[in-house]
Amino acid sequence: MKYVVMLGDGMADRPVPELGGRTPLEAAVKPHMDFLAQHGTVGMARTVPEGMPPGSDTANLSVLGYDPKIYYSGRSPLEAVSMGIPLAADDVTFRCNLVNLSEEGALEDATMVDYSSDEITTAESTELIAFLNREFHTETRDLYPGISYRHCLVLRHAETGTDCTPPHDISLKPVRDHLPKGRYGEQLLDMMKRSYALLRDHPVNLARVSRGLRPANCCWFWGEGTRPALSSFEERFGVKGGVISAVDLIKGIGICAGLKSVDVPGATGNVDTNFQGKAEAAIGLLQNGCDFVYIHVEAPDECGHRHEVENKVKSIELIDREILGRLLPTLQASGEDYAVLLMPDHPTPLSIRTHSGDPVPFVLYRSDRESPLHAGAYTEAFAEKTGLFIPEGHRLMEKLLLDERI
Ligand SMILES: O=C(O)[C@@H](CO)OP(=O)(O)O
Repeated sequence: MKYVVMLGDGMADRPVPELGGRTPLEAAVKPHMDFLAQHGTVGMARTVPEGMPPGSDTANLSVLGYDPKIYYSGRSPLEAVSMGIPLAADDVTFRCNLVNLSEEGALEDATMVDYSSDEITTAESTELIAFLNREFHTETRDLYPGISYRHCLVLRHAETGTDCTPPHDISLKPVRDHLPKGRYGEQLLDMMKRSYALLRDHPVNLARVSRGLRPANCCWFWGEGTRPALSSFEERFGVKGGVISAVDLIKGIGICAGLKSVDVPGATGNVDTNFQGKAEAAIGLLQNGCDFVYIHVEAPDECGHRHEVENKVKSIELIDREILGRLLPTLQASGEDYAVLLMPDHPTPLSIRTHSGDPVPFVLYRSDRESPLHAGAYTEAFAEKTGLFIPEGHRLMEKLLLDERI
């Protein structure tokens, strides 16, 4: 038996006026997703436990079968693992975004224009992070470059207790009420203020402005955490597997769970990602010793944060055509039975431009049996209508891999 999780990050939504009151899942042409819904078990699952932050960290941990209430130790350390940063038990990490703030004079008066600085390239951001680290490095403090706008700050011999705000939660809002507070609030704010003064005239940013792109004029800390400890996925579920994702968060969760993480050339984390390459990488894993593959596509989430309605629909259609459209016929042709769990981690509604912790629609399809809880199509409304609700989303993995009854 082969097992696939097809995860469209932030894919679920609410009715969108620009789509005539439909959700992106309702508007998208997605015959393969609908086929799975018409023959599989369809329902709703809560992936973000009540009272926890609705992030891709908590939600993807759930989908992979790890109860966030037990295993969640913050977002940035999961990314740090993927970035190869060695972490000690008393290290505290933060995500460091290179963001674009409006240039108002004092940082407190600025607005969060773009949490991604127009998706700054990795080559540019690596140079900016190296520049900032020369300013900020101390015996107990270092910045490490990651991908595009996503980087990491490590504080050594430190403790948790700093309150920060994810920058994608405050798009187009004044930053004043969202600056770091608590244990290292002042230290982080001081670095942010210095970066705001230092970065605007950096040659990388001057070149970006001359190309009509937003400068990455400030660093922004959030996503505090400490070294994660996940139990082995293979020991829990008895299968070898891999994860395929563009982003360090999902790669890090996979690595911490003992899964293989495959890098796909051209995987960007956006609607221009290499969908076909992800399908081919998944097929490669399944044909070479893995029975389980977790395919993560970041694009619908990014489109939700940016309020890109058409691109959100398009990214769902591309997941359907380029990934499921290649994977399902290959699995079918292999003659071996297979199961597919299709779902988002959390909704990223276009109307609020950030995540919600609402339950998400899922399909659990098995090639060896029809389910009475099938639906007409894969949409939020059809999934609600079946009446099936899984209150603890991390239990879905047991239903997929251990064939527990729903
Ligand atoms: O990586 C990030 O900074 C965020 C925003 O893109 O990702 P996600 O919304 O999946 O948490």
